[in-house]
Amino acid sequence: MEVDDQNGLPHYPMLLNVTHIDMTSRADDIRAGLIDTFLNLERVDKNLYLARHLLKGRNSLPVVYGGQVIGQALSAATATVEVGFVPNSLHSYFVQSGNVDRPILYQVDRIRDGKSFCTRLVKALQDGEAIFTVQISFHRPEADSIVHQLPMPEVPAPDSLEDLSDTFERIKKNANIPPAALAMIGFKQNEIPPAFFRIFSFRPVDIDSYLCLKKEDSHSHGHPTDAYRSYVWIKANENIGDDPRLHLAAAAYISDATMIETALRPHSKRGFIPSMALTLDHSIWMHTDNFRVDDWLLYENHSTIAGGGRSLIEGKLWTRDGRLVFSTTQEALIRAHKKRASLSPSK
Ligand SMILES: CCCCCCCCCCCCCCCC(=O)SCCNC(=O)CCNC(=O)[C@H](O)C(C)(C)COP(=O)(O)OP(=O)(O)OC[C@H]1O[C@@H](n2cnc3c(N)ncnc32)[C@H](O)[C@@H]1OP(=O)(O)O
Repeated sequence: MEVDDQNGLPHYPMLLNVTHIDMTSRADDIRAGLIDTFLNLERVDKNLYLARHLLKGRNSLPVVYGGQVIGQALSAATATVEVGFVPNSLHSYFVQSGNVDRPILYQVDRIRDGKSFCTRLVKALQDGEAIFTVQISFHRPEADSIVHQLPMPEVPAPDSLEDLSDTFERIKKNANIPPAALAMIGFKQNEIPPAFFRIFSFRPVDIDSYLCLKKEDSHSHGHPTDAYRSYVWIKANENIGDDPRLHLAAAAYISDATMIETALRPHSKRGFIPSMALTLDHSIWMHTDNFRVDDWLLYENHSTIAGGGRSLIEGKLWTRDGRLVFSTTQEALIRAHKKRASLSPSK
């Protein structure tokens, strides 16, 4: 077998074809689409897994959505640990944009197998180049020692809220939409991977604020909706089965969806539309695998700082009955359009 000098990896020329999951034709089988994407990675060699099934990325660029790479890398790493180990945390870097038209090869390094914990390092490659690295820790569930948890924020239940996809359609027909809100809706629709709305329902708790339809954030739901915080209910639109690995991968997938916009939203109200908005790194602490993505989950995001082209966002993923299942942190690159050089000659 021919070997690539730089990566020490065998060449697999037959692996170059990629299949887009056409969620339109599989709309009746979301579960199969998610299984193909996350659990049916092809094992091409010991420690090497290939993903040919990529959910299509955002409309504006053929860039792979970050959450997809996180979910697939998690599945590849899980395939190399003993049954009984459950992921407890991951820490990742997005080093280069992925191309949705190319397959992704996941190379797993078995850093250590302990009795209670295992550690894996996964490198995602396209055309022999790293696009992503992640270190993942697995833990064999053990008995409680100390026990505590923050209470879940009090927000309106998902049943009382409108789906974001319905809101988009309703609002576009309204002639009185402020220009900043229209620009933001256009931006979001370009950014949102088309498969999202077929697979998941998104119900923002404060839709007016979410879509920049009013100037100030309200305090109307009995919780302080401070400007840099957002709450979105998320749920897969169909039963996806009982395999906890699929629920973990799908939750990791959606955990990257709302963080950047939480940092952007207060600035969007003043008309800011970024020229670049990309996830740089993403960390997840999985407190349990005992939850379902096909039941409502509340994703709470809070951007604590932005400056110098970067912003930090924290997240908490709650079950409807108030259990904290994921804590997340992300740094994002958010750049402004470059100012055009003045056409008038300098004095
Ligand atoms: C509530 C319900 C919600 C429901 C629905 C949610 C919806 C909401 C959407 C969902 C989805 C969103 C959220 C996904 C967020 C990801 O998942 S993003 C995808 C994952 N992340 C990535 O792919 C990032 C990968 N990393 C990279 O691409 C590279 O490491 C970086 C960050 C670009 C840095 O690389 P570098 O080589 O150091 O490059 P750098 O010098 O920064 O230059 C890069 C380019 O930027 C250009 N550039 C520089 N400054 C600027 C500027 N101001 N403006 C423009 N371009 C510039 C440069 O010219 C250069 O261009 P080229 O010369 O390459 O053509």
